[in-house]
Order: sequence, then structure tokens, then C-alpha cells
Amino acid sequence: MTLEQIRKENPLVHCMTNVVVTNFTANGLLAMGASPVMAYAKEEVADMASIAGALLLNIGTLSTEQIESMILAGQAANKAGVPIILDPVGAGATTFRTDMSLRLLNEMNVTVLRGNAGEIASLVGVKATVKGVDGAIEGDTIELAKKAAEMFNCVAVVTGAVDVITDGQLVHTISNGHPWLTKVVGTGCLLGAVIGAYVAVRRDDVVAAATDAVAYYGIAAEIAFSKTNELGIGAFQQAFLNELALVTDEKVDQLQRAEV
Ligand SMILES: Nc1ncnc2c1ncn2[C@@H]1O[C@H](COP(=O)(O)OP(=O)(O)OP(=O)(O)O)[C@@H](O)[C@H]1O
Ligand SMILES: Cc1ncsc1CCO
Ligand SMILES: [Mg+2]
Repeated sequence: MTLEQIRKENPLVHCMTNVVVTNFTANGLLAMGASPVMAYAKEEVADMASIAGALLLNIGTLSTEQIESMILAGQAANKAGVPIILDPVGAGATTFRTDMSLRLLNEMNVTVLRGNAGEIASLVGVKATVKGVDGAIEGDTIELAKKAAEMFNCVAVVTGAVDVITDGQLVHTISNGHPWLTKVVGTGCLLGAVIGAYVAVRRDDVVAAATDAVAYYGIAAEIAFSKTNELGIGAFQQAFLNELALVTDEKVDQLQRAEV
């Protein structure tokens, strides 16, 4: 009953994210029942991360200055036992993005690493094509996710038409979702924040929390599509936010297409 708990506790999710998706991320968290805060200054990030329910680090529009802030925030989060979600946006597209993602993974214990297959592959050294923020691989995403989880000692969430969630041992796949999610910018980024809210209230079982978060998200997209397919992508984006607020734990149990 994780969603119910999120809506009762309103966990604070400290987002250090990119300028493209900031507003969408804050609205998505509010819609689901969590509480967003965006904070970047190195003078305050440690304090903010320490009192948060989860910390999201997303490198989508990263600068050198921001990386220093993210390290301060991440180390404070580790000290306070606050889970960290890392989204290595565009890793593989440039050396800077790959290097900075690996640096963050080195300097702190990341709880959940969430990216598309191309991004995760670039971090584990598997061949991938990454064009800007979109990436893909030819091989098996389950093996890729397991490798990432083992290598970085975290839960890996590799998203795409089928999402893979693993700690290296347990493997869950979720086939909910809709292709229109790829037509709205920042849906991957918001998913990282949503996983943060789930893990915030369910720290004892990160794999289960991340799996439910991914299923919930995909189901919201499916319902949103069913209500707006004759209208188009703009209407879908709004309906998706509406569904993030409306979908319940019961709906998630009923509609999730999960494999263990
Ligand atoms: N072909 C698809 N069919 C159904 N759902 C999809 C498809 N592709 C992606 N999704 C869903 O879209 C969401 C975002 O995943 P995606 O892999 O597109 O992230 P991303 O590439 O990091 O996105 P972005 O960079 O735009 O934030 C996930 O919930 C995923 O399940
Ligand atoms: C389009 C884009 N460019 C940098 S971050 C971002 C948002 C989606 O990842
Ligand atoms: Mg992404």
C-alpha cells in the first residue's frame, strides 16, 4: 500500500535535476502525493538532502559547478541514510556525461540507478548507441541491468518498452506503459523522482518499491492514453498528470503486467 502511504506522509523529494524537466517533475511529484523541492546551491544542498525522504540526482543539463553540489548533497544523504536516485541522462553521448555519472557513482552510495538502456550500457562498458538523451542497445537488457546492479552495488532500473528492475539477484520486468511516454519530454526524468517517493516510504525493500513505482507510472500512462488518443500528445501530458493523482494501489495490483 505504498501509494496510500506516500499520500499520507507526503515524502520530501530533493531534486537536483535538469532545466528542461524541472516544472514537470515538481508537478508530477505533487500529483502523486509527494512533496518536491529543487535546491542546488552548495551552501544548502547538504542540509536539504539530510532532511529529505529521497535525493534525485539527474545530470541532464549538468555543469561543473553542479557536480560539486551533487557530491555534497549525495554524501550528506548517505550520512543521513537518505536514499539516492541517479539518472545519468545522456551518458554515452559525451565523455563528460559518462565521466561525471561514474564520478557520482564513485563518490557516494547510489540506491537506485535509473536510465534507458543506452545510458546504462555506457556506464558498464557495453556497446550502445546514444543520440543526445535517447539510447538503445542490441543485447539483453536483463543482463545489462544485472551487470549495472552488481558493478555499482545498487538497484538498477533500465527503462524502455519493457522495464527491468534488479538488485543483481532478483529480477522484475514490467511491461506497462505507452509509446506516447517517449513523445513527452522528461518522462524518464520524472520517473526517477517517482521512484524516489516510493523508496522514501519503503526503504527496507528497494526492489519492490522501484518495481511498484514503474508499474504505477506505466499504468497512469495507459489510462491517460485511453482518454486522450483522439486528441494528441498535449492532452496526453495533462491526462498523465491527472492519472498520477488518480491511480490507486488497488489499480496498480489489478493492472500491472509484472514478471519475476
Ligand atoms: N515503447 C514504449 N512503450 C511503452 N512504454 C515505454 C516505451 N518506451 C519508454 N516507455 C516508458 O517511458 C518511461 C520513460 O522511459 P524512457 O526509457 O523513455 O526514459 P528516458 O529515455 O530516460 O526518457 P527521457 O530522457 O525523455 O526522460 C518509462 O516508464 C518506460 O516504461
Ligand atoms: C532534452 C533534454 N536535454 C537535456 S536533459 C533533457 C530532458 C530529457 O532527458
Ligand atoms: Mg533519460
